[in-house]
Amino acid sequence: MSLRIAEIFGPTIQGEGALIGQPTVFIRAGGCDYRCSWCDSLHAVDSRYRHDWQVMQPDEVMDRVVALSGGQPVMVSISGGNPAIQDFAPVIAQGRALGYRFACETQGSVARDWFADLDLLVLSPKPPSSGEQVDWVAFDRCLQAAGRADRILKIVIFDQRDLDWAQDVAARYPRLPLYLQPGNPETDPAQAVDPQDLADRMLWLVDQTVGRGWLRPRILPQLHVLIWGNRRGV
Ligand SMILES: C[S@@+](CC[C@H](N)C(=O)[O-])C[C@H]1O[C@@H](n2cnc3c(N)ncnc32)[C@H](O)[C@@H]1O
Ligand SMILES: Nc1nc2[nH]cc(C(=O)O)c2c(=O)[nH]1
Ligand code: SF4
Ligand SMILES: [Mg+2]
Repeated sequence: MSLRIAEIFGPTIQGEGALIGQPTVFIRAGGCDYRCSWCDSLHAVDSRYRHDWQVMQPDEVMDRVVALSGGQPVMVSISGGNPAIQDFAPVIAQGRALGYRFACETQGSVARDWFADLDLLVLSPKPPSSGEQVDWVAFDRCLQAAGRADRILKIVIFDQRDLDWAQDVAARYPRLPLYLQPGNPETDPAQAVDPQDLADRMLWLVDQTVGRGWLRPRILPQLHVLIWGNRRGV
């Protein structure tokens, strides 16, 4: 089965969540069933960009990952778009045979059997500011499909309403590691980010969580955005 791929890049460092700082190659799948108002990867979502996506076979995808990593079996993050609308099982099988490890980033709207072949499933349910609505039945199916793979929740926070929502979600999943990351309001790759604004958002989020006695979540900025801004392919 062929795959629609928006980009394959790296090695870079994982900029978000549990594996932050780890050398990683990214496979960004083309196409998404959501349209988050603040999506920072529209070039992998909006069908206006589909002519830039490449149709690739699984072995071509893995060949590219091997070439980029010089054959060193690093962590591979399958992101998008929503990679769960496609079949990444053959890519993961080929990569694992070579010693590569796999994480996947998804919003949790579509469950796949291949989630169980991952090392880490990053589930990122979308808060009210995104304009999307979570289907919790589908979300719970994603959690179950992960089998014995590690799973984390990573929630983007723009405002107080998102934070209240994240607290409710956290209560629903008391045993899952929880990561919060401040939203980046500037998602145009042609525009510079405002580092002071990002720092202020991080500070606000720490104040509103740790500062008020909510000590469960880990709070992390998007490290790659601090380093490279909104540049693509990093
Ligand atoms: C582009 S998404 C692709 C994977 C999947 N569709 C999802 O949303 O989880 C990768 C991660 O970037 C986060 N993200 C997207 N836009 C963002 C923004 N403007 N600020 C902070 N995080 C953002 C998403 O919430 C998700 O955790
Ligand atoms: N360095 C880096 N870290 C990331 N973590 C999650 C990303 C994503 O867009 O899924 C991402 C990305 O695009 N670049
Ligand atoms: S689900 Fe992810 S890729 Fe899709 S629109 Fe939202 S942030 Fe963008
Ligand atoms: Mg990103």
